Amino acid sequence: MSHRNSYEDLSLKEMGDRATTPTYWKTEEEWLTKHHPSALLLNDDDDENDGIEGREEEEKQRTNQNNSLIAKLKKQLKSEGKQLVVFLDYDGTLSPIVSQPEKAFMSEETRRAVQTVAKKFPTAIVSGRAREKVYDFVKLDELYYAGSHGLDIAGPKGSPDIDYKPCLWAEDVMQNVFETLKKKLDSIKGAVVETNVFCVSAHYRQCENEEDEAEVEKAVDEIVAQNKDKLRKHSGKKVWEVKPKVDWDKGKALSYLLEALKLNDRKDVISMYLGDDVTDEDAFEVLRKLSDDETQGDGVGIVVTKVPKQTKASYSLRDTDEVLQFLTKVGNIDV
Ligand SMILES: O=P(O)(O)OC[C@H]1O[C@H](O[C@H]2O[C@H](CO)[C@@H](O)[C@H](O)[C@H]2O)[C@H](O)[C@@H](O)[C@@H]1O
Repeated sequence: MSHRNSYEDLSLKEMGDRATTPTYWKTEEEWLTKHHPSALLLNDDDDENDGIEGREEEEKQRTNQNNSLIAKLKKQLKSEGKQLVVFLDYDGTLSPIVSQPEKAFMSEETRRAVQTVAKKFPTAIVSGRAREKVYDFVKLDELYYAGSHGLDIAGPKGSPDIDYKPCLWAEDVMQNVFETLKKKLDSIKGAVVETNVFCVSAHYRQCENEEDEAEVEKAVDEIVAQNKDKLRKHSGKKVWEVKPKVDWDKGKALSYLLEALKLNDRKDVISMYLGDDVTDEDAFEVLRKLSDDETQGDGVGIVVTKVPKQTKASYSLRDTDEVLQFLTKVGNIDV
């Protein structure tokens, strides 16, 4: 049985005006000052912090903040009987960024840490990759998977309760996009076109010069312009993502999963999301709204980044090694 809840298929009719791109926010500092003062570190590019001492201090505060988060979670889950649900991005979060997309393997240690977390708390992978492709990397049957930036959602292997593809029409459209882009970029050394079933990625990480990088973007722009009612372009880490022009993103996928798991509209639920890229900001925004709403549970957004950047997340981890350490601590929480 497909799980539908209040969500419906996103038809062509619903596209256009409702299509969104991530918006950046003006009241960032205001919000952080009120809710997560220590996260202000991520947005602080004052010269004062440029010295080694400033950076060491920042690091200390960041570590303290993450330790406090673990201590708070222990209390909330054990003494206050709250429930945790964990959402994890894949590339750049569970696996390090590498030049060849097909070689972005996660370590056995990380796999075990994710498995331990999933044994205690509902856990989902939310990825830009096709759902089956990301499953082939993660190889854990007990997880929920939202592939194609949330356009293909399924429950753990063997449980048919959740099976939601909000934009079925995009499969054929994206197959055409994939074939067209492949032909167009065939002669560009280093350009890699990847199908993710409901989206297509045009990678330029391995291009040898800026001209070739520009050719990749030009080819993407042309195809999006020719299909402007159906397609939109997004940027990622040295990649252009072609997606269907619908009002759906990783944040919507997170909300869908919470509802499907009957964990929405509950003050006793803590929703946590770890991610490193622009598309993850939509999920951080949903979590921020949850935290702001007194009738809802807590939302904990954790951005994975080595450099300070503007984000809607409240916490940060530097890299996939820190993600592993953090997930190990979450998995060790005694519930
Ligand atoms: O949502 P994610 O799971 O983070 O997926 C986003 C894209 O990730 C992959 O590309 C990125 O990682 C590659 C491997 O490290 C790297 O080579 C590339 O430059 C990055 O952009 C994936 O290949 C894309 O399809 C995903 O959409």
